[in-house]
Order: sequence, then structure tokens, then C-alpha cells
Amino acid sequence: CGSSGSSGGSAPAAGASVDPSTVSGSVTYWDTSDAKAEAPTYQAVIADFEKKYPNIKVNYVNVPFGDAQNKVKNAFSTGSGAPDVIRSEIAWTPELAADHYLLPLDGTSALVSADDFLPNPVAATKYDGKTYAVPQVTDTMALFYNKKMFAAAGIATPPKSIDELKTDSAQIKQKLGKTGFYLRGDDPYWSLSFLYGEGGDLVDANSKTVTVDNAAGVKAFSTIKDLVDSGAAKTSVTDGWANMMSDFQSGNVAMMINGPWSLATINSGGGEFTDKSNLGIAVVPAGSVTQAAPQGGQSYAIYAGSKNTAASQVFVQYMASPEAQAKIFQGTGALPTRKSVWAEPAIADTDEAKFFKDAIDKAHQRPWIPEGGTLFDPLKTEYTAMLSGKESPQTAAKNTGDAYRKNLGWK
Ligand SMILES: C[C@H]1O[C@H](O[C@H]2[C@H](O)[C@@H](O)[C@@H](O[C@H]3[C@H](O)[C@@H](O)[C@@H](O[C@H]4[C@H](O)[C@@H](O)[C@@H](O)O[C@@H]4CO)O[C@@H]3CO)O[C@@H]2CO)[C@H](O)[C@H](O)[C@@H]1N[C@H]1C[C@@H](CO)[C@H](O)[C@@H](O)[C@@H]1O
Repeated sequence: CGSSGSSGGSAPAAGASVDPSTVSGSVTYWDTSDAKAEAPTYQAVIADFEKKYPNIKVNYVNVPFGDAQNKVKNAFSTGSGAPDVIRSEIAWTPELAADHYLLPLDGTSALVSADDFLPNPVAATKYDGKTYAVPQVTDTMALFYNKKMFAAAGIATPPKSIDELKTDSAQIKQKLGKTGFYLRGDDPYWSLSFLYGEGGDLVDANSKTVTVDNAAGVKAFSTIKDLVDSGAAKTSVTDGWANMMSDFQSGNVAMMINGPWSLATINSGGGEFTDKSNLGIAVVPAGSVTQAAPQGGQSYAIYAGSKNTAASQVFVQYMASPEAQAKIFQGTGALPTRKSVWAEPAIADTDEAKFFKDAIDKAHQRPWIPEGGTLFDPLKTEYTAMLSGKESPQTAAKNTGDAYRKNLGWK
């Protein structure tokens, strides 16, 4: 576990605020944003920070998202080479907080105008009644579609249900010779909107019950597999992100489910979306019970063992400020977490904000518990086995449920 405080004169008492103009030092920040499409924007915002606070030096490190959580846990557990501030994926925060790796931020200068943050991102910063992170960006998933391909196939509106998605895919296949939908097969986060659409969920944290293999879960797994078996969707259990983005941007598929974090790549990727007005964004298609998409997002968190907590607090305060959030949105399309930023006309009037504001308020809440992030590894094993044809949907759901019961000790 990380130490509770930090040595060195600059460390304010836990829970104390600091006067930014008196702070000097350095901050090592680990950023997991996409190195090509997003990181330049974050680095530009950091440059603005260093201009405003010339006595604070930021050591920026870009850490690829895929293996970042392990790197963070290893660094925090040994303390050697540990960053002062991390970009904490929202499911990491309760896990890292439970391990005492994060500084509680209530009452510190890192967390200002706390009531300006949207409630859903705030919920994911709390653990055991304390605040361990400051919201950066928030997201949920949506149906991204190619308007030109839909028009060429004679389809007027995006599908609102999975049944409609199958019908539209058949029409796209018949009229354009293309596959309708890309189903990401190597990351089970892309299964959640189907699970929620059947009225299911991975677990019920309140009753500590595993639900992924109940009737709704089995139905969801079957629905996903049927999309591929019926030819409505194509998938790959490796390199899913690259294959999905390449197929969508080149017009090999007309639809994908994705999040606003993909906009930076789409908007700079040319192809079918050189003309940005060709990108359509709609709610994810509903299952047989309801329509819902998961909440995701990223926050700033400070290492409990940091030797630069004052400088880290000033850094987080700036990076989470309305000014910085607006720049991050303009540069990447990633969604703000402050109400005041959503209200700015330059942001509120964009097509993306108009769509996503409603969608993120309705995002399906996940259990923000230390075990939350650990649910994805067993799910990935079974999700990919099913999509590879090695297991039936029933077996995949059951094996996932059994793994959860073993790992969590829940019923
Ligand atoms: C397996 C992982 O399961 C979960 O992660 C879920 C996550 O909980 C979901 O919320 C969802 O995250 C959204 C995310 O909210 C959304 O913002 C976006 O992020 C964008 C950025 O926006 C974009 O800027 C850029 O950075 O790129 C980001 C990524 O695109 O999209 C994400 C969805 O991709 O989905 C995650 C799973 O992907 C665990 O939390 C672990 O991460 C776990 N990985 C560890 C597991 C260790 C072994 O235990 C292994 O040894 C370790 O090495 C692995 O690290």
C-alpha cells in the first residue's frame, strides 16, 4: 500500500488547500490518451498550465491504455518510478483507492467547484465516502453510422432495435455488397449495451449476486452471436479496435458501436468521414427489453506516496478547470464533465454535444466498487471463445458467472 502522506516540506496536510501562486516543484503525469489522436491536445493544455505556473514543471508520460492499469499498480505498489498524477479510468479509481494508493482529495486544491461536475462522473470518484479522483472526461457508447451508405441502401433512419439492425444490414448487404455492422470482438465492454438491452447486467452489487448468466444474460450472448452468424455483423477477436476503425472509416461497414473517444481518430482519419457531416450518431439499438449503454470515462488521481502533492493538486485543479475542459473537447471531442462547460454555446451547439448530453445522463450506471474493473478479464475470455465458435452462448455466460462467483465469493 502507498504511504498515507508524503515527505518533503511542500506536502500540505492531508485535506488542506494550497495557494497555487506559492507552489513550486515538478509533477510526473501518466496520460493514457491515444498517443496520435488525443495526446497532442493534452500536451498543449499542459503547456498552457506551465505558462500559467512557471514554477511547476510537468513530466508528461504517455502510457498506452491497454496495459496501463498494471503499470500503475506496479509503480504504486513499489513506489519506484511512480507518477504523481495518473489518468485513472473510472473503474480503476475504487480499486486503487481500496489499496490506499490514492490521496483523498476532499478539501484540497485539486477539487474546486465540485458541484459543477455532472453527477454520474462524480459517482465514479468516490470510495468509502471520500473523493479519490477529479473527473476529466465522461463517455458512453452510441451507434456510429455512415449516412451516405444508409442513403445508398435506401435506409432513411438508423436502427432503433437489434431486429432493425439486422434488417438494415441485410439491405446494405443486398444493395451495397457490404456488411452492415462491426461488432468489436476482442473487448467485452462492447457486449454491455446488448446485455443491458435484455434487462441484464454483469452483477447486482447491492445483493452481491452474479447475474451475467441468468436468462437475460444468456439471451444477450445469444443475440450477439446471432448478429455474427446471420452475417449482419463482422468481428475479430484480435486487433478489434484497429479492424473496427479501419472498416468503418473505409466504408467496409456502415455501422459500429463506439464512444466519443473515437471521434479524434475519425475526425483526423479521412476516408468516408473527410466530410464530417457524413458521420451519424444515434442511440445504441435496443434489445428485447430496453435500450441502454454503459458509462465510461477518465479522471485525474494523485498518488498517495507522491513527494509533490502541492504541485500535483495545482496541476489537477488546472487540468479539470472549465478552461482546460473546453480545450480538451475542442481538440479531441472527448466530453466535458463540468456542467458549466456543457453550457458554453461553442460546445452546446455542436451536433456531438447535442447527442451525447442526453446519452451520458442516461448512461447505465455500473457498480463503482474495487471489483468492478476485474469483471472484464473473465468476460473477455468467454466473449472471445463464443465469437470464435469454441463455446455456445449458454456456456460462455455460465462460465463467466462461475468465474465471477469464484473471484468475488458472491452467490
Ligand atoms: C480489461 C480491462 O477491463 C477494465 O477496463 C474497462 C473499463 O473499466 C471500462 O470502463 C471501459 O473503458 C472504456 C473507457 O471508460 C472509455 O473512456 C474509453 O477509454 C479510452 C479513452 O477514452 C481514450 O482516451 C484512450 O485512452 O483509449 C481508451 C480505450 O479505448 O474506452 C474504454 C473501453 O475501451 O472498458 C475497459 C475495457 O476496455 C478494467 O478497468 C481494466 O482497464 C482492464 N485492463 C487491465 C486488465 C489487467 C488484468 O486484470 C491487465 O493486466 C492490465 O494491464 C489491463 O490494463
